[in-house]
Amino acid sequence: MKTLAVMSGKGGVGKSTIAANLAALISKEHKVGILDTDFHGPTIPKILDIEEEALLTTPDGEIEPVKYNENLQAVSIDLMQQEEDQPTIWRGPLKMKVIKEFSNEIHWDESTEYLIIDLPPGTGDEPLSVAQEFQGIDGAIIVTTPQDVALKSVRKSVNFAKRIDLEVIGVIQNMNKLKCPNCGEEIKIFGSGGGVEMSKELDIPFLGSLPLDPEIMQSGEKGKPFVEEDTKLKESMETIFNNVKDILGEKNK
Ligand SMILES: Nc1ncnc2c1ncn2[C@@H]1O[C@H](COP(=O)(O)OP(=O)(O)OP(=O)(O)O)[C@@H](O)[C@H]1O
Repeated sequence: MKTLAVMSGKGGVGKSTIAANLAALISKEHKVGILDTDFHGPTIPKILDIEEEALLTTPDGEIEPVKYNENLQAVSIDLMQQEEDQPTIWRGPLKMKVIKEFSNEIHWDESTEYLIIDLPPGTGDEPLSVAQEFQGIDGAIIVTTPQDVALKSVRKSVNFAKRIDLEVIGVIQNMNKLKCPNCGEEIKIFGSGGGVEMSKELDIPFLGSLPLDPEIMQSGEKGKPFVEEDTKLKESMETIFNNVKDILGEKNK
């Protein structure tokens, strides 16, 4: 099983949206699991429209993931039975316990080929614990937007990954441009090229980009991944996944 951690140096850059859509895309051809470890903003169940489901326990006491489709299984803090709309108010030790459980006690389908872990944003205790607890992560995918602040936080993420010996597979630039719905002009709201330049500067592969697109936001709201509905956006995710596969292939040579 190839395990990929999706991370970002700051919140709100589209990390969970990309993790969920990557998993949904992969599920068209492979068995895949997605693990949402974002304790305070678990959004994967909403993006996949499985919010009403709950995690069950197998007779052996393992966590039984929730199915999005035949090939995609999901586990999230949000699927642990809690009262709706209640914030997760857990202190560090309890979070550590759950992270440990997630790393050892999930009953993923035996033929699962990919595991996508949506890490909490930032470079603090939580992403650190997840990264350390999960042995054998094949690499990290860093999501950023072209803003300076976001790029600064990517540099931090790259250094964070290096410190804990987590290989960086590459960077995805999200919200790189907006197409005007009236005239079709492409507007680079957050500046241009930042992700590409930064990947050169930091010597990490550039995996691809996604536009700032109301379709993407709406797909998250209605719980239908955009790779199921929008051909162009699906192609962008395919480019990203092909680049990831190439890099993983190179690594294994
Ligand atoms: N390319 C995009 N175009 C339009 N909206 C987007 C795009 N990417 C993400 N969004 C929207 O931005 C919001 C934040 O996205 P998301 O929850 O994926 O970010 P995140 O980085 O995982 O945040 P956090 O880690 O802080 O929870 C969501 O409403 C999502 O639908």
